[in-house]
Amino acid sequence: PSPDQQPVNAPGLTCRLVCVLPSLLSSDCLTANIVKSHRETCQYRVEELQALRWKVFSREEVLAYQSKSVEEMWQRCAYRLTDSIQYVVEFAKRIDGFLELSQNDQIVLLKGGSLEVVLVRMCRSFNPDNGTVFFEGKYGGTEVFKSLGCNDLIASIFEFSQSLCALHLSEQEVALFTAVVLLNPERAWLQDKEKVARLHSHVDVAFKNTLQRSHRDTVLSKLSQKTLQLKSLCSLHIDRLRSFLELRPLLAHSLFPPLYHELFTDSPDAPLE
Ligand SMILES: O=C(C1CCS(=O)(=O)CC1)N1CC[C@](c2ccc(OCc3ccccc3)cc2)(S(=O)(=O)c2ccc(F)cc2)C1
Repeated sequence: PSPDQQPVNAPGLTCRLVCVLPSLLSSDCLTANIVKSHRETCQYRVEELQALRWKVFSREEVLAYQSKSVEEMWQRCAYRLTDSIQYVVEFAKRIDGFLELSQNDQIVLLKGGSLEVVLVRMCRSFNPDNGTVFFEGKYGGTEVFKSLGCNDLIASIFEFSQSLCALHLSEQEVALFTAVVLLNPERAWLQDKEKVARLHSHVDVAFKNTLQRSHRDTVLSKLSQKTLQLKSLCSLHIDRLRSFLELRPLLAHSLFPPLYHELFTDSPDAPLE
Protein backbone atom coordinates (compact mmCIF):
# COMPACT_ATOMS: atom_id res chain seq x y z
CA PRO A 1 0.00 0.00 0.00
CA SER A 2 1.22 3.52 -0.69
CA PRO A 3 2.33 5.68 2.29
CA ASP A 4 -0.85 7.80 2.27
CA GLN A 5 -2.91 4.60 2.70
CA GLN A 6 -0.97 3.79 5.92
CA PRO A 7 -3.13 4.49 9.00
CA VAL A 8 -1.17 6.76 11.36
CA ASN A 9 0.75 5.11 14.29
CA ALA A 10 -0.40 1.56 13.46
CA PRO A 11 2.27 -1.21 13.71
CA GLY A 12 3.60 -2.09 10.26
CA LEU A 13 2.24 -5.65 9.72
CA THR A 14 -1.35 -5.08 10.89
CA CYS A 15 -1.83 -1.94 8.81
CA ARG A 16 -0.36 -3.69 5.75
CA LEU A 17 -2.96 -6.46 6.11
CA VAL A 18 -5.69 -3.88 6.65
CA CYS A 19 -4.70 -2.24 3.35
CA VAL A 20 -4.19 -5.43 1.30
CA LEU A 21 -7.00 -7.42 2.92
CA PRO A 22 -9.96 -5.85 1.04
CA SER A 23 -8.58 -6.88 -2.36
CA LEU A 24 -7.73 -10.41 -1.13
CA LEU A 25 -11.14 -10.67 0.58
CA SER A 26 -13.02 -9.54 -2.53
CA SER A 27 -10.83 -11.87 -4.62
CA ASP A 28 -11.58 -14.81 -2.31
CA CYS A 29 -15.27 -13.87 -2.27
CA LEU A 30 -15.34 -13.81 -6.06
CA THR A 31 -13.55 -17.19 -6.21
CA ALA A 32 -16.09 -18.67 -3.79
CA ASN A 33 -18.98 -17.20 -5.83
CA ILE A 34 -17.63 -18.62 -9.13
CA VAL A 35 -16.87 -22.07 -7.69
CA LYS A 36 -20.37 -22.20 -6.13
CA SER A 37 -21.96 -21.04 -9.42
CA HIS A 38 -20.07 -23.72 -11.33
CA ARG A 39 -21.05 -26.44 -8.88
CA GLU A 40 -24.72 -25.45 -9.15
CA THR A 41 -24.74 -25.29 -12.97
CA CYS A 42 -22.21 -27.89 -14.17
CA GLN A 43 -24.99 -30.14 -15.66
CA TYR A 44 -23.34 -33.40 -14.55
CA ARG A 45 -21.10 -33.75 -11.50
CA VAL A 46 -17.61 -34.93 -12.42
CA GLU A 47 -18.04 -37.95 -10.08
CA GLU A 48 -21.13 -39.02 -12.04
CA LEU A 49 -19.31 -38.68 -15.37
CA GLN A 50 -16.31 -40.69 -14.15
CA ALA A 51 -18.57 -43.40 -12.67
CA LEU A 52 -20.07 -43.88 -16.15
CA ARG A 53 -16.75 -44.31 -18.01
CA TRP A 54 -17.24 -48.10 -18.18
CA LYS A 55 -20.47 -47.56 -20.25
CA VAL A 56 -18.94 -47.56 -23.73
CA PHE A 57 -21.02 -47.86 -26.94
CA SER A 58 -21.02 -51.40 -28.37
CA ARG A 59 -20.00 -52.12 -31.96
CA GLU A 60 -23.65 -52.32 -32.94
CA GLU A 61 -24.45 -48.99 -31.28
CA VAL A 62 -21.55 -47.31 -33.09
CA LEU A 63 -22.75 -48.79 -36.40
CA ALA A 64 -26.24 -47.48 -35.64
CA TYR A 65 -24.86 -43.96 -35.17
CA GLN A 66 -22.82 -44.28 -38.37
CA SER A 67 -25.93 -45.24 -40.36
CA LYS A 68 -27.82 -42.12 -39.23
CA SER A 69 -28.22 -39.28 -41.72
CA VAL A 70 -25.96 -36.24 -41.67
CA GLU A 71 -28.98 -34.13 -40.71
CA GLU A 72 -29.91 -36.34 -37.78
CA MET A 73 -26.39 -36.32 -36.31
CA TRP A 74 -26.12 -32.53 -36.66
CA GLN A 75 -29.50 -32.23 -34.99
CA ARG A 76 -28.47 -34.48 -32.09
CA CYS A 77 -25.23 -32.57 -31.47
CA ALA A 78 -27.04 -29.23 -31.78
CA TYR A 79 -29.64 -30.35 -29.23
CA ARG A 80 -27.06 -31.61 -26.77
CA LEU A 81 -25.02 -28.43 -27.19
CA THR A 82 -28.11 -26.25 -26.67
CA ASP A 83 -28.95 -28.29 -23.57
CA SER A 84 -25.45 -27.67 -22.17
CA ILE A 85 -25.57 -23.99 -23.09
CA GLN A 86 -28.68 -23.51 -20.91
CA TYR A 87 -26.48 -24.47 -17.95
CA VAL A 88 -23.76 -22.08 -19.12
CA VAL A 89 -26.31 -19.23 -19.25
CA GLU A 90 -27.31 -20.04 -15.66
CA PHE A 91 -23.62 -20.15 -14.65
CA ALA A 92 -23.06 -16.68 -16.14
CA LYS A 93 -26.10 -15.20 -14.39
CA ARG A 94 -24.76 -16.36 -11.01
CA ILE A 95 -21.33 -14.75 -11.43
CA ASP A 96 -21.21 -11.55 -9.29
CA GLY A 97 -21.32 -8.60 -11.65
CA PHE A 98 -22.59 -10.37 -14.79
CA LEU A 99 -26.21 -9.25 -14.36
CA GLU A 100 -24.97 -5.68 -13.73
CA LEU A 101 -23.77 -5.61 -17.37
CA SER A 102 -26.18 -4.31 -20.00
CA GLN A 103 -28.53 -6.89 -21.55
CA ASN A 104 -26.76 -6.36 -24.85
CA ASP A 105 -23.34 -7.13 -23.34
CA GLN A 106 -24.66 -10.19 -21.49
CA ILE A 107 -25.92 -11.55 -24.83
CA VAL A 108 -22.68 -10.63 -26.65
CA LEU A 109 -20.59 -12.48 -24.03
CA LEU A 110 -22.84 -15.57 -24.15
CA LYS A 111 -23.01 -15.52 -27.97
CA GLY A 112 -19.21 -15.39 -28.16
CA GLY A 113 -18.33 -17.60 -25.19
CA SER A 114 -20.99 -20.27 -24.57
CA LEU A 115 -19.51 -22.88 -26.92
CA GLU A 116 -16.04 -22.11 -25.55
CA VAL A 117 -17.28 -22.77 -21.99
CA VAL A 118 -18.92 -26.07 -23.08
CA LEU A 119 -15.67 -27.11 -24.76
CA VAL A 120 -13.76 -26.45 -21.51
CA ARG A 121 -16.42 -28.23 -19.42
CA MET A 122 -16.11 -31.14 -21.87
CA CYS A 123 -12.75 -32.13 -20.34
CA ARG A 124 -14.86 -33.43 -17.43
CA SER A 125 -16.89 -35.73 -19.73
CA PHE A 126 -13.85 -36.94 -21.68
CA ASN A 127 -11.95 -40.13 -20.81
CA PRO A 128 -8.31 -39.54 -21.82
CA ASP A 129 -7.43 -43.22 -21.21
CA ASN A 130 -9.39 -44.40 -24.27
CA GLY A 131 -10.21 -41.13 -26.04
CA THR A 132 -13.96 -41.41 -25.52
CA VAL A 133 -16.52 -38.73 -24.64
CA PHE A 134 -19.85 -38.94 -22.81
CA PHE A 135 -22.57 -38.62 -25.49
CA GLU A 136 -26.27 -39.53 -25.13
CA GLY A 137 -25.73 -41.70 -22.06
CA LYS A 138 -22.57 -43.65 -22.94
CA TYR A 139 -18.94 -43.04 -23.90
CA GLY A 140 -17.87 -43.14 -27.54
CA GLY A 141 -14.88 -42.26 -29.69
CA THR A 142 -14.68 -40.07 -32.81
CA GLU A 143 -16.15 -42.94 -34.88
CA VAL A 144 -19.56 -42.25 -33.32
CA PHE A 145 -19.68 -38.89 -35.13
CA LYS A 146 -18.55 -40.19 -38.53
CA SER A 147 -21.82 -39.52 -40.36
CA LEU A 148 -21.59 -35.80 -39.50
CA GLY A 149 -19.21 -35.42 -42.40
CA CYS A 150 -16.85 -33.07 -40.54
CA ASN A 151 -14.13 -35.33 -39.21
CA ASP A 152 -11.70 -32.41 -38.90
CA LEU A 153 -14.02 -30.57 -36.47
CA ILE A 154 -14.63 -33.75 -34.46
CA ALA A 155 -10.92 -34.61 -34.40
CA SER A 156 -10.08 -31.08 -33.20
CA ILE A 157 -12.73 -31.26 -30.47
CA PHE A 158 -11.31 -34.58 -29.24
CA GLU A 159 -7.70 -33.36 -29.43
CA PHE A 160 -8.64 -30.24 -27.46
CA SER A 161 -10.35 -32.32 -24.75
CA GLN A 162 -7.39 -34.71 -24.61
CA SER A 163 -4.91 -31.81 -24.20
CA LEU A 164 -7.06 -30.06 -21.59
CA CYS A 165 -7.37 -33.31 -19.60
CA ALA A 166 -3.56 -33.46 -19.53
CA LEU A 167 -3.59 -30.33 -17.33
CA HIS A 168 -5.62 -32.23 -14.68
CA LEU A 169 -7.73 -29.16 -13.86
CA SER A 170 -9.59 -29.30 -10.55
CA GLU A 171 -13.28 -28.34 -10.46
CA GLN A 172 -12.23 -25.02 -8.89
CA GLU A 173 -9.81 -24.39 -11.79
CA VAL A 174 -12.46 -25.37 -14.37
CA ALA A 175 -14.89 -22.95 -12.68
CA LEU A 176 -12.44 -20.03 -12.69
CA PHE A 177 -11.11 -20.75 -16.20
CA THR A 178 -14.62 -20.89 -17.69
CA ALA A 179 -15.46 -17.57 -15.96
CA VAL A 180 -12.31 -15.99 -17.47
CA VAL A 181 -13.24 -17.42 -20.91
CA LEU A 182 -16.80 -16.10 -20.66
CA LEU A 183 -16.00 -12.56 -19.46
CA ASN A 184 -13.81 -11.76 -22.46
CA PRO A 185 -13.66 -7.95 -22.97
CA GLU A 186 -12.36 -8.43 -26.55
CA ARG A 187 -15.71 -9.76 -27.85
CA ALA A 188 -16.92 -7.70 -30.81
CA TRP A 189 -20.00 -5.44 -30.36
CA LEU A 190 -19.59 -4.89 -26.60
CA GLN A 191 -21.16 -1.56 -25.56
CA ASP A 192 -19.27 -1.06 -22.27
CA LYS A 193 -15.94 -2.79 -22.94
CA GLU A 194 -14.27 -1.12 -19.91
CA LYS A 195 -16.91 -2.50 -17.53
CA VAL A 196 -16.40 -6.03 -18.89
CA ALA A 197 -12.60 -5.54 -18.71
CA ARG A 198 -12.87 -4.61 -14.99
CA LEU A 199 -14.96 -7.68 -14.25
CA HIS A 200 -12.61 -9.86 -16.34
CA SER A 201 -9.53 -8.56 -14.46
CA HIS A 202 -11.15 -9.27 -11.06
CA VAL A 203 -11.81 -12.86 -12.13
CA ASP A 204 -8.31 -13.14 -13.64
CA VAL A 205 -6.74 -11.95 -10.34
CA ALA A 206 -8.91 -14.39 -8.37
CA PHE A 207 -7.83 -17.21 -10.71
CA LYS A 208 -4.13 -16.27 -10.44
CA ASN A 209 -4.33 -16.02 -6.61
CA THR A 210 -5.93 -19.46 -6.46
CA LEU A 211 -3.30 -21.01 -8.76
CA GLN A 212 -0.40 -19.39 -6.86
CA ARG A 213 -1.69 -20.62 -3.50
CA SER A 214 -1.82 -24.19 -4.81
CA HIS A 215 1.56 -23.82 -6.61
CA ARG A 216 -0.16 -24.32 -9.99
CA ASP A 217 1.30 -21.20 -11.70
CA THR A 218 2.70 -23.36 -14.55
CA VAL A 219 -0.90 -24.07 -15.66
CA LEU A 220 -1.47 -20.34 -16.45
CA SER A 221 0.81 -20.19 -19.51
CA LYS A 222 -0.66 -23.45 -20.88
CA LEU A 223 -4.21 -22.12 -20.44
CA SER A 224 -3.48 -18.99 -22.49
CA GLN A 225 -2.63 -21.29 -25.46
CA LYS A 226 -5.92 -23.11 -24.83
CA THR A 227 -7.88 -19.88 -25.30
CA LEU A 228 -6.33 -19.54 -28.77
CA GLN A 229 -7.30 -23.14 -29.60
CA LEU A 230 -10.85 -22.43 -28.35
CA LYS A 231 -11.14 -19.49 -30.75
CA SER A 232 -10.08 -21.57 -33.78
CA LEU A 233 -12.32 -24.48 -32.72
CA CYS A 234 -15.33 -22.15 -32.62
CA SER A 235 -14.46 -20.67 -36.03
CA LEU A 236 -14.16 -24.20 -37.45
CA HIS A 237 -17.59 -25.04 -36.02
CA ILE A 238 -19.11 -21.96 -37.71
CA ASP A 239 -17.42 -22.85 -41.02
CA ARG A 240 -18.70 -26.44 -40.94
CA LEU A 241 -22.18 -25.28 -39.91
CA ARG A 242 -22.25 -22.79 -42.80
CA SER A 243 -21.25 -25.40 -45.38
CA PHE A 244 -23.77 -27.84 -43.89
CA LEU A 245 -26.56 -25.24 -44.20
CA GLU A 246 -25.53 -23.93 -47.62
CA LEU A 247 -26.76 -27.23 -49.11
CA ARG A 248 -29.96 -27.16 -47.00
CA PRO A 249 -30.97 -23.48 -46.62
CA LEU A 250 -34.49 -24.05 -45.32
CA LEU A 251 -33.56 -26.86 -42.94
CA ALA A 252 -31.96 -24.66 -40.25
CA HIS A 253 -35.29 -23.50 -38.88
CA SER A 254 -36.80 -26.97 -38.69
CA LEU A 255 -33.67 -28.93 -37.72
CA PHE A 256 -32.07 -26.89 -34.93
CA PRO A 257 -33.30 -25.56 -31.58
CA PRO A 258 -34.01 -21.79 -31.77
CA LEU A 259 -31.16 -21.00 -29.34
CA TYR A 260 -28.60 -22.88 -31.48
CA HIS A 261 -29.94 -21.06 -34.55
CA GLU A 262 -29.71 -17.67 -32.80
CA LEU A 263 -26.21 -18.24 -31.41
CA PHE A 264 -24.51 -19.80 -34.42
CA THR A 265 -26.25 -18.67 -37.60
CA ASP A 266 -26.55 -15.09 -38.84
CA SER A 267 -30.24 -15.52 -38.25
CA PRO A 268 -32.00 -12.31 -39.38
CA ASP A 269 -34.98 -13.12 -37.17
CA ALA A 270 -33.09 -12.84 -33.88
CA PRO A 271 -31.66 -9.32 -33.55
CA LEU A 272 -29.61 -8.56 -30.42
CA GLU A 273 -32.34 -6.72 -28.51
O1 LIG B 1 -19.34 -32.60 -23.23
C1 LIG B 1 -20.43 -32.09 -23.26
C2 LIG B 1 -21.13 -31.85 -21.95
C3 LIG B 1 -20.37 -30.75 -21.21
C4 LIG B 1 -20.95 -30.50 -19.84
S1 LIG B 1 -20.90 -31.90 -18.89
O2 LIG B 1 -21.65 -31.75 -17.70
O3 LIG B 1 -19.53 -32.29 -18.72
C5 LIG B 1 -21.71 -33.06 -19.87
C6 LIG B 1 -21.12 -33.18 -21.20
N1 LIG B 1 -21.00 -31.73 -24.42
C7 LIG B 1 -22.35 -31.29 -24.61
C8 LIG B 1 -22.56 -31.12 -26.07
C9 LIG B 1 -21.33 -31.70 -26.78
C10 LIG B 1 -20.88 -30.80 -27.89
C11 LIG B 1 -19.54 -30.42 -27.96
C12 LIG B 1 -19.10 -29.63 -29.02
C13 LIG B 1 -19.99 -29.20 -29.99
O4 LIG B 1 -19.47 -28.45 -31.03
C14 LIG B 1 -20.36 -27.92 -32.00
C15 LIG B 1 -20.84 -28.97 -32.96
C16 LIG B 1 -22.13 -28.88 -33.47
C17 LIG B 1 -22.59 -29.83 -34.37
C18 LIG B 1 -21.75 -30.88 -34.78
C19 LIG B 1 -20.46 -30.98 -34.25
C20 LIG B 1 -20.00 -30.02 -33.32
C21 LIG B 1 -21.34 -29.57 -29.91
C22 LIG B 1 -21.77 -30.37 -28.84
S2 LIG B 1 -21.71 -33.34 -27.45
O5 LIG B 1 -22.90 -33.20 -28.27
O6 LIG B 1 -21.73 -34.23 -26.37
C23 LIG B 1 -20.38 -33.68 -28.51
C24 LIG B 1 -19.24 -34.29 -27.99
C25 LIG B 1 -18.16 -34.55 -28.82
C26 LIG B 1 -18.23 -34.20 -30.17
F1 LIG B 1 -17.20 -34.46 -30.98
C27 LIG B 1 -19.39 -33.58 -30.70
C28 LIG B 1 -20.45 -33.32 -29.87
C29 LIG B 1 -20.28 -31.80 -25.67
